[in-house]
Amino acid sequence: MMSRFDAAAQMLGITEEMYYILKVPARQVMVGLPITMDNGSIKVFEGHRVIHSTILGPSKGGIRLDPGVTLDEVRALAAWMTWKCAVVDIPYGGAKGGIACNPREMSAGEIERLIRAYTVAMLDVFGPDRDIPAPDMGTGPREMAWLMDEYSKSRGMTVNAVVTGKPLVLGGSLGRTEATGRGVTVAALSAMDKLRMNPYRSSAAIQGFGNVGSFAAELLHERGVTVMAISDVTGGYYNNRGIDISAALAYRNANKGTLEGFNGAERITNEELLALPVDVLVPAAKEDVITAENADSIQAKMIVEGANGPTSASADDIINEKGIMVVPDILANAGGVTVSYFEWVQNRIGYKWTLDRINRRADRNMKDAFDRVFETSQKYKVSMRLAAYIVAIDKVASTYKFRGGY
Ligand SMILES: NC(=O)C1=CN([C@@H]2O[C@H](COP(=O)(O)OP(=O)(O)OC[C@H]3O[C@@H](n4cnc5c(N)ncnc54)[C@H](O)[C@@H]3O)[C@@H](O)[C@H]2O)C=CC1
Ligand SMILES: O=C(O)CCC(=O)C(=O)O
Repeated sequence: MMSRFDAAAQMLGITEEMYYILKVPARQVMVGLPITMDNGSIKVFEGHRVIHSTILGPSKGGIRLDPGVTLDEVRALAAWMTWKCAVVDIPYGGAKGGIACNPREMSAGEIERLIRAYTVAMLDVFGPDRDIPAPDMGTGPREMAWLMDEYSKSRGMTVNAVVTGKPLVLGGSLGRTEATGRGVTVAALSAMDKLRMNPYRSSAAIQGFGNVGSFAAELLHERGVTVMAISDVTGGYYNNRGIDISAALAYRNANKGTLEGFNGAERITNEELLALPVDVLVPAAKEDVITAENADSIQAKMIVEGANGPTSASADDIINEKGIMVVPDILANAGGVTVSYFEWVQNRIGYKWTLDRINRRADRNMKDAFDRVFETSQKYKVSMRLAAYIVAIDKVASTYKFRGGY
């Protein structure tokens, strides 16, 4: 995060003072969460919430449950949220939360106790006008419902705008579940248009078949792209005639959320998936999967980053030299936070928008952001990634200048 931020800050010529204002997170909270496990033992989990910035509005960002969660990771993800919200022009700052745990090895009851304990520990952090969490890796509507319930109990009233990505009956928004994958699809189609690629004659490989990857696969397939490979934590599945995405979704849903044992495709590794001869590569699982070690093997014409930080900074130069167009994470996966914003707006006005209205607005917002970043990349003669940082840093820095007071 920092090396891309440094390069963009230098191009924009921001002052040293502004550089440090934008670099240092506004607040970081670490909590220890003792939880009674189903077998009666007590286990202590480490949770984090980092508020990177609130200059554009309340901070916004998901909560991740993953064994690899560290404070450093959450700090980078929080800063990315600041830049992401600025790129797509929504009135939020950036934050992220995480708890180091393995949800795949925990019961629903254990996860519920963990989410409730985390919410109680963060009562003075969260708030509909302060800091608004949402789902990320390992969390979804179920966890957001527990969070909303625990927060509401502490306030003595229902406060549904404290969190987004909720189930529909609790004030969730139509379209939020699929919003990130949908935004990835809009970003991919916009980039294909610039490269004069016909979706009906293009192929894709998608790493990760969770919330982001599976909806991206479904929607790209619907738009005519042949999805030749998908994968999850259990490995990759490749079929050069195209994966039957509906069958893969049905299989995953009936198989505890994984693709293990899915047939109709040849087994490959996640590493092999990245090097397939496809037109579009969508890393939509985790960070740092494309590195200086494997970047040279990538054959795709474009990379559309569904995950946050899937490409390590060390790979940027190699990818740029190969002429691969990268639609960076802070742009490509911003469809999720955009519809989260719409959910928050609906909660605050006490009204429900139709799916058609949400999708039209979200698609237009993503397309406008894509065009803004593309024009900036042409103007500064830089990659789409650097251009996205330039757009974001420029917006946040100029807001600071107008507000002053430091
Ligand atoms: N859910 C959302 O709305 C948003 C998510 N993101 C980012 O997208 C990425 C994926 O998030 P979600 O789809 O929500 O998570 P998820 O938990 O729904 O799905 C993650 C997927 O990645 C797979 N996976 C995990 N470890 C893997 C590995 N080592 N190799 C290959 N696949 C692996 C899992 O099996 C699963 O299919 C994360 O980087 C997240 O921060 C970004 C913006 C919004
Ligand atoms: O929907 C949101 O508020 C945030 C989603 C998120 O964590 C992300 O975009 O990385």
